[in-house]
Parts: sequence; C-alpha cells; structure tokens
Amino acid sequence: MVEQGDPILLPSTTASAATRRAEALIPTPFGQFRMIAYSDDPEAYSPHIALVHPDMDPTSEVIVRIHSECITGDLFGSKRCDCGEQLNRAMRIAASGKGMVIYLRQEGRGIGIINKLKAYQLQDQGLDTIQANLHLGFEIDARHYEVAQGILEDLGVSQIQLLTNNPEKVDSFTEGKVKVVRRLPIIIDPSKENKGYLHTKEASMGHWLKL
Ligand SMILES: Nc1nc2c(ncn2[C@@H]2O[C@H](COP(=O)(O)OP(=O)(O)OP(=O)(O)O)[C@@H](O)[C@H]2O)c(=O)[nH]1
Ligand SMILES: [Zn+2]
Repeated sequence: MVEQGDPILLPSTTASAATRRAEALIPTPFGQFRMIAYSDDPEAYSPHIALVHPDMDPTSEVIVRIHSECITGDLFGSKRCDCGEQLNRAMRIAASGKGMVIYLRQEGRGIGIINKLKAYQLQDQGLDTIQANLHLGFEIDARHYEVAQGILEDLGVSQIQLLTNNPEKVDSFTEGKVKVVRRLPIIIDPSKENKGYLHTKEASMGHWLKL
C-alpha cells in the first residue's frame, strides 16, 4: 500500500485553453441540446462537453451546471454517490430554463477511474472519501475549473446562476470575466448507500447539503 506523503501531482485534465472542436444537436429524454466538444488536442478521446439549450440567451443570467465526470454514477447509476441523479436533474433544469451543462472530464475528483475504484476499496475497509484519497497519495480534490470559464466565455456567457452545493465551484469564479449572480442548490435525498459519502462532503468539505 502507498504510504501517505506529499500529494501526487497529476497531469491536468482541465487545461484552461480548451478550444471548440465540433458540435451537433442531440435529442435527450429531457429535450434537445447542442453538444459541443472542447479540447486542446483536436483528436482528444475525452473532450470536455457543453450541453447547451438551443435557445440559450448568452446575455441572460444563464443557468449552468458544472458537472465532474463520474462514470460509476453518471453512466452506470451507482448509488455510492449522488452524481447520476444530479446530472439528470441538471439536464432537466437546463432544458426547462434554457440553460446548459458543462461536463468536465475530471473523473474521481481528478484522480481518474482506476484510482477512484482503489479509493472505493479503501472506503469499504473503513476510510472515508477524503482519507482514501490521502491514503493513495492524492490531494483531497485535484480539480480545477478554469476550463469551464473558458467554455462560458467562448459561448458569450458572462453571468450565471450556478447549480451546485460545492463552495469551491463558486469560489473558482471570484477571478475571471464570468460572474456567479446566484447559487442554486442541487441536493439529492440521501440513500443508505450514499449517506456516509454525503455526510463527509458536508462535514469535512463544506458542501451546503443541510443533511
Ligand atoms: N476520489 C473520489 N472521487 C469521487 C468519489 N465519489 C465521487 N467522486 C467524484 O467526485 C466528483 C463529483 O463531482 P460533482 O458531481 O461535480 O460534484 P461535487 O464536487 O460534489 O459538487 P456539486 O455536485 O456541484 O455540489 C466526480 O468526479 C466523481 O467521480 C470518491 O469516493 N472518491
Ligand atoms: Zn459519483
């Protein structure tokens, strides 16, 4: 097992200069979205994704969800976290409010799916989500959000209503051209499988969850 020491520095998955590479209309259960792929590398296998309501008005206070990749929850419906339900709710809100979802490729708070699965195994042995990251030698949260600012600027958006319970996401907008005019909560009812994880996010990571 890896001894705890200085955090391992990972290559950034979220370079701030992502460029718009391709776009198409995607019909979803929640309505139609423009899906726009952003990346530094024109052939990137996993670009960041913006899902934009076709009638979004960039001069309005746009409802925005910045969602970090969670293949376990978003794709396979894992109950260990709240991600899948948050993504569905955010898409529903973006569809009705002419807003958008930015899907950042920051799996496992930026440590990747292999390390997240290792972290889950440690959590099954009694560590919480923070302790597991630290035990593996990573930061608690290795994410950065500059690329989301870049995507919003590319789309001409300067004022947003941000769907999040995470104070770090709001704080990430204190510098830059895009302003958060309001934070909108996106709280999922806890289940027996995810209540420990949500409790740690509230108690130790400062998330506004009111559990
Ligand atoms: N390392 C690690 N990552 C996790 C764990 N559980 C979930 N994640 C990741 O945590 C991230 C959650 O991202 P978001 O849905 O954007 O949520 P958040 O930071 O909780 O903030 P909001 O949902 O906006 O309030 C995703 O990248 C998940 O893959 C875990 O136990 N360990
Ligand atoms: Zn998740």
